[in-house]
Amino acid sequence: MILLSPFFHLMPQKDKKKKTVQQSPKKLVKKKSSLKKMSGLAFSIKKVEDGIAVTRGSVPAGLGKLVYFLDPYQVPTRTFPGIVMASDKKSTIIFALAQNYLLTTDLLVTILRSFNGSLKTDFVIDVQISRLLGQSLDIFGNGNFIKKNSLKKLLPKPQNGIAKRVSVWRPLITGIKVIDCLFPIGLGQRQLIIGDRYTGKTTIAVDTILSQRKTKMKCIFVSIAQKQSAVNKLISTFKKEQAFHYTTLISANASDPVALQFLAPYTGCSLAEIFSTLGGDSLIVYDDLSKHSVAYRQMALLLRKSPGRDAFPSDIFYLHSTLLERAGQYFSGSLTALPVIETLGRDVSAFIPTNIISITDGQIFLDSGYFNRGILPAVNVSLSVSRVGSKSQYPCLGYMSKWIKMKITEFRGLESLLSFADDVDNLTALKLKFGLRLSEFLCQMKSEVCSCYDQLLLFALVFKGALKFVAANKVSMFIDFFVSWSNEFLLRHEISLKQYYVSFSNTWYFNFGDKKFMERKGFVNFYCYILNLFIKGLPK
Ligand SMILES: Nc1ncnc2c1ncn2[C@@H]1O[C@H](COP(=O)(O)OP(=O)(O)OP(=O)(O)O)[C@@H](O)[C@H]1O
Repeated sequence: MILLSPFFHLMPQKDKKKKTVQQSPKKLVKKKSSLKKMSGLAFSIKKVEDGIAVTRGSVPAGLGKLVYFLDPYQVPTRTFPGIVMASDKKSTIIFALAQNYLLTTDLLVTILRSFNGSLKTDFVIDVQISRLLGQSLDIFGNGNFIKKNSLKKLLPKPQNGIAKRVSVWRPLITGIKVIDCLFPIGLGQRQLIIGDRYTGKTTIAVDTILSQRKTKMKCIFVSIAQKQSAVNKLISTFKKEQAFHYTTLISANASDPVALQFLAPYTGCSLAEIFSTLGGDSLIVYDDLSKHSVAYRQMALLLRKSPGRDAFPSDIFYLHSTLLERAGQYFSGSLTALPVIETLGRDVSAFIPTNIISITDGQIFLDSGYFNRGILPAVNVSLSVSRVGSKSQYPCLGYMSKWIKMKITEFRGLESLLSFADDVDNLTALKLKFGLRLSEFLCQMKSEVCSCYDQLLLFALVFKGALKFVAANKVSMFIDFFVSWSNEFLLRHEISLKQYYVSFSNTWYFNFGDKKFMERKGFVNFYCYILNLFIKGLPK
């Protein structure tokens, strides 16, 4: 049986094993020739604990590199990978990238060699681009498809330098009114979605992906430490809403080893980089990075690394910044990142939330109080911000957004007076009345994404004061009615205007430097024309 094994020559013979242990690791690292020799040898395992293997002798692979575990007594031989997390002169500590029960002291640790003779120690994702979308993949890019002419991409990788980047200038339409108007996101931006448990964080990320249906955006959803049932639900939502053909789902579930959960965002980011370097736009959602930090903390504690604040290791900031810095607007394409963070008891000043807030270009804070009162999406207007997105917003929408933001912030401040509405002065009563309608107007159910065109019309309508004519409980009915009315109107009478709009939005990207472009072409006049027509028809 043993003789049949192709890895028999790797088995530790009694005298060879001693030799392995006695070799000086310094010499091994210095001399490439000796490295080659070592790669032909296997290292036995001294101790196995919690998915970690401690080898006898130092494995000549750097920190964070890939090694393989193999069972010499199994025919055909099966291997599974591991990640080197610590090393000294006498031993190397390796995390298994497989279920813990597969790891035993009978296994051997080896380094594989590629065809050109170099050592295969880097994490490489092996994917076929044409079959990449519409797949649910594991962290090595293994889905339910055959890999042929595959493309290899490194997982942890340095970020692109500043010379390759340009500033954010194109808008990403999320399809969510409150975000697109008040906290606009630009392509290449990193916008954090933060909030307590069960406040609609995933829903915002999923809706953003759904509203890319008519664009050429490639989307990647990285699900970290979620239940398999939640991942299945996501897949069925994407399929139902016809969004799976431009989406890839990378998942490392809660039942998977922590090392897999730790590597999942890197796989997602590498895939997104493939799309953006090919000249397209890609969007990546990390759901969620607080579970990623917990996985890394678990790994660090098992490695006896000295714990810092909240028991997280000191390099956790570095870990997230290197990941999120890979997003940006490049000459070739863009990579937009939407990391998700879960807070405890609305505490945004905890260690991980503050880290990610300082790395990203803005945050959307979801409030459990609003969620419980049925204000969906539960965006807290005063704690949310978008630092670079306004540069990419349509000037017309940007102009209206300042006014809407002022009105809604004012209303949130006065909201507590709603129960004494009869006792307040006239001005406050008016503000409360309008704020209540505006708050209703900004509410939106999940999967009901609103196109950029409809949003522009709706906001212009609010700006022109149309909400005065509508009761607060009829605002959603009014929105549905207006959207269908305006679309029908344009189709019936002014088809050329819609075509004009479409050609305008296509040429918009090429006129980004010209802020007056919109006004000069008479766009505001066009909205006013339609709105006047509509408002005239409303009851007084
Ligand atoms: N705008 C919305 N309209 C209708 N339902 C919504 C909306 N936003 C969220 N929900 C509902 O709220 C629930 C929680 O949403 P979601 O799973 O997105 O929250 P989460 O913060 O990601 O949760 P978790 O912390 O468990 O990951 C879901 O049942 C979802 O359907």
